[in-house]
Amino acid sequence: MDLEAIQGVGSKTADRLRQLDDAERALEAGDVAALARAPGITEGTAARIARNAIRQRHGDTEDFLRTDRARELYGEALSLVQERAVTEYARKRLETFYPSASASRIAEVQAFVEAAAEHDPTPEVREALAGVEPLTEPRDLRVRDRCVATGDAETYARAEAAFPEVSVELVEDATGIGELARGYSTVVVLDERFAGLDIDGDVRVLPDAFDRVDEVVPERLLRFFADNRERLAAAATVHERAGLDPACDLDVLRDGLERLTDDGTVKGDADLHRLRDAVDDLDVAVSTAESVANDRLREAIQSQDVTIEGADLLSLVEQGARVDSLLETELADEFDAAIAAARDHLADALAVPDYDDLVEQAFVEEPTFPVEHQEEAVNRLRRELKAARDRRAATLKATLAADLADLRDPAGTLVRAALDLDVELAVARYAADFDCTVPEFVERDGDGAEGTSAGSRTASRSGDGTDAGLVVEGGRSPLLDVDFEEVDPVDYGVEGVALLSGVNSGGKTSTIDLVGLVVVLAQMGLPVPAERVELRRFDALHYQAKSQGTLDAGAFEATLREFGDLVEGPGVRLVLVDELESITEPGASARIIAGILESLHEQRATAVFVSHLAGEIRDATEFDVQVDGIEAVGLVDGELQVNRSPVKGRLARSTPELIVEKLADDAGDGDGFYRRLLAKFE
Ligand SMILES: Nc1ncnc2c1ncn2[C@@H]1O[C@H](COP(=O)(O)OP(=O)(O)OP(=O)(O)O)[C@@H](O)[C@H]1O
Repeated sequence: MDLEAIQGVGSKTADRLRQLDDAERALEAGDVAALARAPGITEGTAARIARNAIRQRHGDTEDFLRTDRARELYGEALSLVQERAVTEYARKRLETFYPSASASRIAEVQAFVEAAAEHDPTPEVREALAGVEPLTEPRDLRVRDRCVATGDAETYARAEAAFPEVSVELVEDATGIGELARGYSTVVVLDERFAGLDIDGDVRVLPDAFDRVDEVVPERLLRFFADNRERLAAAATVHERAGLDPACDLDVLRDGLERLTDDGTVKGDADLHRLRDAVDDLDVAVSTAESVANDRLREAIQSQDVTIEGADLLSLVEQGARVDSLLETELADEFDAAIAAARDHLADALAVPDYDDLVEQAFVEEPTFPVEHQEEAVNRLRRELKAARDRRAATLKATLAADLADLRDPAGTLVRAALDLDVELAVARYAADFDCTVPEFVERDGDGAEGTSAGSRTASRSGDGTDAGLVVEGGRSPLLDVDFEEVDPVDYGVEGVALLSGVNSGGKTSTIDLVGLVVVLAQMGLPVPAERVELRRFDALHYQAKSQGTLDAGAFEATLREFGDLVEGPGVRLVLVDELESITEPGASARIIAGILESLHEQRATAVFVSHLAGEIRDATEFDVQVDGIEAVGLVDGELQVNRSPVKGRLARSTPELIVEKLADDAGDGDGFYRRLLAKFE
């Protein structure tokens, strides 16, 4: 895969991505979490790269979102779904859903959404999902009881890369291996030529060790499973609760995980425990055994009347014999019994019958008082026990690693499936929470089997000869500042260019927000919060938010330039503009807006301009511009009652007009002051 062909991926980023095992899969799947594991790639960059890779795949080159408000609206649309994801992975992955101008991309996401709707996002599944995270690879693992040895410099370099967890040693001959065998519990020799040599210790000649990594360093696999135990268990539960088909036998996986301790060693083997305890307890057991012997002897000596003939005593003294000799002669039986007691104690305490011979040698039958252990024999016993312990542990690890090896890949699949389910459930919940429907796209020239690439499209007219724009029926924006249940459904349709008039706070901004949101969501491939939506597939969204007051000359000029670019730009565009008149004086604004509308009309863009000057703009516009209105149906207790759905072809009456009318009606003043004011509106 040519990574550098992806927009925004230079040679440096491509090198970083190549350090991942599965860059291609991650790009293909939009796996932002995996991409962000590449060194120096932040999650934001990873999401952008994943998006650009998808764009490239669908020939989606232009950026759909052309203004700050358009980008903001996308952020809000995305949040509606992201907030419903349980895992960070899904939230990141959802960032690869972007509003696209490509029919194939929209269709791809729509198919995903359709499959997502099959799943039921129950609280139980979501609870289990909370424990699922992408799997981690063990880092900084060191295995100190084993080394890999070779006599060949090239193999040495290869081994260093293949077995970073163990020490790799360069040896010249069998003697070198013998020395290593004294320092390490196990020596893995990589060269065939050392096979058959008789070397003391656990020396294994494995020329094919590079293909048997799990056997040489089972710790790597075991640590992988130990580190990921919780995530795997959670992913298994997700599969069960969601009724997903798992990538492996979950009972076998659970059983394997059960056999592991947190630090990746094997749990619950009696032999290993015994050997471990014996090594750990050896010093204490030896000194207790000494005490047992000495206590017995002390007691025996104390209770003994030693009768010794004068001649014997003399001869002993003359020979320079010490009192030990007395033990030999007079207390031989007691001494033997004491040594036997010490040995028994040690044997019982260590409980390693295979080593009883060595245990016995810890105490010799040489009469001394106090009795002392044989340092060298105890050291030897310690060495042997440690080696046996390590061998046993290594065997157990190798056996468990062999059992788990087949589960390594399915484990990855299992977790990915659970995480992907979270993405699907987030979409399903979003669709359910906002009563969404799948939008219908009106076909454009170039749509169809061959013509779906962005470049081949041209703006078209719908069957009835009008510019297809969009129709929203029963649309309810989840972005309003009222509870979703309280949102009044809005019907609104636009074909070509329209002005939207209406009373203050009637919902004009909310209406174009709804239109923008519906288009962004639809072109992301997502369902939309409405009863029915039909739209043409746009190439770009320009949404000009309301400016905060009159602009100075420079800012005004910049805004006009933006419109200059906009009316000259190519493609099928949706243009939403909120109260552009506020950028300069009302009279000038109306004329400027009229000119912009004329250009957009010629371009056959779809546009909605919210304005309090709709009447003036209409008068200044050379074509018959559509004016829609959000009307007040009345004033009740000073509160406007509004029909939130704009009425087509109607210039809405303004709030001041309504208030003057109310005053005129209330006063019943015939031709009086309020009537005169009211007449000014006619
Ligand atoms: N469909 C709706 N359902 C319920 N409430 C709505 C709806 N549309 C708008 N509102 C409420 O009306 C308020 C004002 O809406 P909005 O700002 O869109 O009006 P506006 O006509 O653009 O106002 P202005 O003329 O002051 O710019 C919103 O904050 C919201 O509380």
